[in-house]
Amino acid sequence: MTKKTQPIQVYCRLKPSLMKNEKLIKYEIKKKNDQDILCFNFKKYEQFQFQNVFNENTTQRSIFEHVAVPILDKFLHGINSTIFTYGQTGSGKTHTIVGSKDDKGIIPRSFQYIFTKNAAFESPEENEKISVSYFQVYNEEIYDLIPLKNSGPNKNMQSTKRVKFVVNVNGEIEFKNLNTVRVKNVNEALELFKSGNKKRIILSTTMNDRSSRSHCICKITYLNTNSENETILNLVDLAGSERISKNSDINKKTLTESRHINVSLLHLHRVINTLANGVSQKHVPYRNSIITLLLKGSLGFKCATALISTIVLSARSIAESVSTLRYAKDVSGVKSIIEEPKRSVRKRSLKLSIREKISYFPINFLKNCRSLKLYPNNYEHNKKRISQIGSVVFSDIGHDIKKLQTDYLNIYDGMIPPRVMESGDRTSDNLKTTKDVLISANMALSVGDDKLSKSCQTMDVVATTESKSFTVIDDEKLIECVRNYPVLYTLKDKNYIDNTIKENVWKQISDSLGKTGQLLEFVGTYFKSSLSSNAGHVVVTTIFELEELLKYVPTNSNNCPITSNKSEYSLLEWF
Ligand SMILES: Nc1ncnc2c1ncn2[C@@H]1O[C@H](COP(=O)(O)OP(=O)(O)OP(=O)(O)O)[C@@H](O)[C@H]1O
Repeated sequence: MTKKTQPIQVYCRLKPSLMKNEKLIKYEIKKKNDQDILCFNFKKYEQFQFQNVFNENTTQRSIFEHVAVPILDKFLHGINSTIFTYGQTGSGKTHTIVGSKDDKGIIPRSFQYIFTKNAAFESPEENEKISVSYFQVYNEEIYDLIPLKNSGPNKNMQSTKRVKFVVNVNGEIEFKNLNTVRVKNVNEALELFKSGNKKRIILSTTMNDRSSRSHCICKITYLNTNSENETILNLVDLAGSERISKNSDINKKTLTESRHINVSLLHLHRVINTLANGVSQKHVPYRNSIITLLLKGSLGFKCATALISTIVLSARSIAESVSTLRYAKDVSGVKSIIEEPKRSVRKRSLKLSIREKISYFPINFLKNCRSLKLYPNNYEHNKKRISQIGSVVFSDIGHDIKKLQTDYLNIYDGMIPPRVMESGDRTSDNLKTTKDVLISANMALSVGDDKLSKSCQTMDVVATTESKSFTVIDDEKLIECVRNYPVLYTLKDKNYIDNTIKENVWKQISDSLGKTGQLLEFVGTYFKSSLSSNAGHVVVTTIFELEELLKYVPTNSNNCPITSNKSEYSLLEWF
């Protein structure tokens, strides 16, 4: 084990006010750059620093990739982990952690990621078990959100079981009757999560139509029964702090709920302050509320933790926003001591099994992939193999690329988007970057679409011949495009087959990023040409990467590139 001290990673997500006729914050709170927020308070600017500040246009997918993926990777390597949200009522905590059917948040995307990564191993072993429990803390009691058997879709509190627990000698909660369900695949996990959400206690308030009245924790446990190693991931949606007077028609029940929420958040703040001041664990006031007891292992302990603080950009919420920023600042002062396992047993066995199977592939690239050989002329064989596996990454395809992609598209009748990649003699770093991009894009894509979820159960490689170039076309819009036009950018002719399609795709991407098409196209073109001089023709287009790339391009106030002089950009440093 190697010990590492790491502060809690603190992020900030800004939300536009959704209320009509609401005065927006213009200068009181503003994003200075990707890490800093300036807050104008008492006639001076106070600066708050974050790991990342996400603006109003940042997508759920991007939040997931920036915040959750690094934490999930630690979890999968045996480190207990936690992600939680904090902010005033209506600021977007549930939106970020849970999301909606069409715009999924961190929990469903995490299930997808965990199972995608799990399936990437040669044979997910029987002794590795993933279990889920889901519960809420309401008025200082814990209630199970996983439905009791035969309870049906009843949404009221009677159908949720009160969870009994004791606080053990280490000051940790031990549950007596909490449902913990083993899930074998992503669909089982998502089903449980969906039914649990129906049981969450919510209320329509003036600040939020669907305000959470409880703190919710989705606990994912990964257990290796051989080593008896159990790793826990807590995904926490805290109830929102609220100013009680803002809620005009408040009744006694709601008042009690609000008090419990506010008091528990206050205790959480006290714990955080104490930890940030470096006081010994013995004197940290965890016992004052249920939520602090539950989060004991996640704060200032052997846990990788991230906080997303959520801020509404509305003038009426300025006081709460300042308080959230300060809360976040205190959290960033809390350090965790993480013990990193030296080497993962899973990785070792994976590497061995891959070596046995195919030795002619660059091993760095194959670390997390399985192999599959497709035969261009054996349609039935291909069809069977692809349908057994799901998603496919084409690798080392060379001149056969067109034929194979067409086969692949025919097999799926356009249902599953192809991940298209040609791989040649690349450095391991580039291959790793590509692999990571593909895995996250794979996962992000499938979260939003049932049809696609099958395709991300595994990540596979189709091996044929050797080639010298390397292409990833992996943005959902581009994939949509590739679905209709198997080769959007022809490597051979060094051109797009249809410029109108290309323009449209860029426009859609730029719209979704809130950037001008001109800027994005410029970045894409520059990126492509900067690499093609080194290694043939390269097109890497994912929204995630474009967002990264944009950081390196200076723009004027209209979001247009200031200059076209390539030497001024440090793009290659990033790659
Ligand atoms: N970043 C965002 N962009 C657009 N809409 C958002 C964003 N964040 C939240 N919303 C919307 O704002 C409303 C309130 O969000 P949400 O329920 O997530 O707030 P909350 O912080 O969980 O509130 P509470 O503490 O009251 O439960 C929802 O309709 C949600 O879809």
